[in-house]
Amino acid sequence: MMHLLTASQTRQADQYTIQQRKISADDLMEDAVNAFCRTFIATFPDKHQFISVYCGTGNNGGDGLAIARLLVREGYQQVTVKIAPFNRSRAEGFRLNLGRVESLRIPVTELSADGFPDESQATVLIDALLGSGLNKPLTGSWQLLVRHLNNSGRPIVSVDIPTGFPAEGPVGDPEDFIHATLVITFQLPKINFFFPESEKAIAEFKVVDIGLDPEFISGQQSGFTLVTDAAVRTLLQPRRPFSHKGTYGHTLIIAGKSETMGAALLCSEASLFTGAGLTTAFVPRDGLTALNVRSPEVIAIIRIAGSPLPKIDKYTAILAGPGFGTDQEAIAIIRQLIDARPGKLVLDADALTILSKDPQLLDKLPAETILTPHMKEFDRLFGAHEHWWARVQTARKYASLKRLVIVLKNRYTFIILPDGQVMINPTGSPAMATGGMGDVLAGMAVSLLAQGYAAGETAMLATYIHGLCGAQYEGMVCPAAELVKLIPAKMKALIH
Ligand SMILES: NC(=O)C1=CN([C@@H]2O[C@H](COP(=O)(O)OP(=O)(O)OC[C@H]3O[C@@H](n4cnc5c(N)ncnc54)[C@H](OP(=O)(O)O)[C@@H]3O)[C@@H](O)[C@H]2O)[C@@H](O)CC1
Ligand SMILES: Nc1ncnc2c1ncn2[C@@H]1O[C@H](COP(=O)(O)OP(=O)(O)O)[C@@H](O)[C@H]1O
Ligand SMILES: [K+]
Repeated sequence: MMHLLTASQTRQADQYTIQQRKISADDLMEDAVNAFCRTFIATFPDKHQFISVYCGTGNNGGDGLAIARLLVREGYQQVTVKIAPFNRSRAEGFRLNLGRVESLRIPVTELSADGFPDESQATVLIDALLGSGLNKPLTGSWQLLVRHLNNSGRPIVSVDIPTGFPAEGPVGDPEDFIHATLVITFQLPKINFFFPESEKAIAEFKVVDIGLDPEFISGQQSGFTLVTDAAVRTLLQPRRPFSHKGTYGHTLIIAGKSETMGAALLCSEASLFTGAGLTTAFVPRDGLTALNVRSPEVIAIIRIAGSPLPKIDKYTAILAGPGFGTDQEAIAIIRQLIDARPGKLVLDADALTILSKDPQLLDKLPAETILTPHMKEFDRLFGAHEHWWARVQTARKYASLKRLVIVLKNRYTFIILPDGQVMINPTGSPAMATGGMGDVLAGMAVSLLAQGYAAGETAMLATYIHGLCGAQYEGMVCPAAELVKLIPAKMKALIH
């Protein structure tokens, strides 16, 4: 897992590395800007393009000045520097690098809020105004400058973080941060890069290694980690040679209505393709033919009006909700299910809506139940939220209070564990923004639970593999039923 750091933990990591490696802050900055320039040059190789470097007077501005110097040394012929003198303080890294830029006779202009330069001739702007030192929303001249640069229509490459965009915490008005075409960020992505509010700030980000101490970083607890391929590979187990279907658990899927039988088909199929030994679906009578034709491997239990919940003892893990409806019959079955206290449970879609109307049911959920809400389902359960930071904090609070695993689905899905820690899943693709995708995820989750993975591990594996399958369709559209077919091969690739 990759431990993500807050801005203040990053500063501590900088200090620790400086002491540990017996280098100066200037050396570390030089390593950082060298790493930045390698990526920048690979992306913008034309040495004749007009590059305008906007620098603040802190260390982010120091980086900008050093970048201008390195680019000139690399043969870039049209580099100019603009300095925003709106803060009184001048960081050491800024002062040192300003002297070096001046001695190379790189053109430097000091900005005034009375009028900012026309950048219509610039090929690319480099944003080194403010970095992780941001400690309040932008106002005054800063605000005007950021709006001017955003309105220039030129590509903007931000150093470390777009100016005005906080590394963590609530994100303010999109007018008040740089809208970067590319962010080249130091050492680790910042926590807020994974929040939906980053969409305006960051079209793309690349992370460059600047040599911060890895042991120090992994000893930090920001509450947020990023799921890595290595962590998934360590966790995912191959099928054993002497195993049989009983080894891999039996899932019960409580899903589907006449009109939404497809949801039951998708999650049953996902359970099969993810490797559950047996899959049983509790479905309406008029869905039986579809189930038998589509997935002959799945055992059916027919649900008619007034049917009680099947005896749950023989099932290793249970999923309820996809396409299930929220009528009285559905409510009665969800109540029976929760009262029966199943050991391993996934609740999705309509089951979540039923829970949101009956807070007592929410209180009765067995520990380690996995809930898989998208944003609207989450807010129905736990109240409306103005921004994602608050939403994730609420998820942390409820996951700890009720010992739940909450899978808050999005471009980057947040997996909130019963200890309040947040794992962020990096895989996925807009190809997955189609109906039925969540049903597949829920089916994958119940399958992995039945195979013996713990609830948190299940959430991590299911979201990661689901996203890997979707990423295969990058640039296209992926119908949910097609994604299911990719699951076995993606699992194989992670195991071997
Ligand atoms: N540490 C290292 O060794 C390395 C650091 N590196 C680089 O340093 C960057 C962090 O630099 P930094 O800490 O100097 O802060 P920076 O972002 O330049 O801001 C300057 C000052 O602006 C101020 N300020 C805050 N909010 C404001 C607002 N809304 N409106 C106006 N002003 C505002 C605030 O000052 P204050 O308000 O406290 O007076 C703040 O101190 C980091 O992103 C990376 O690029 C790399 O080189 C690797 C090595
Ligand atoms: N743009 C995207 N990038 C990455 N993943 C996505 C994207 N859009 C959707 N997904 C994934 O697809 C799934 C959609 O789930 P959900 O909204 O519940 O769908 P449905 O209700 O149609 O089954 C989630 O796992 C989500 O993470
Ligand atoms: K910046």
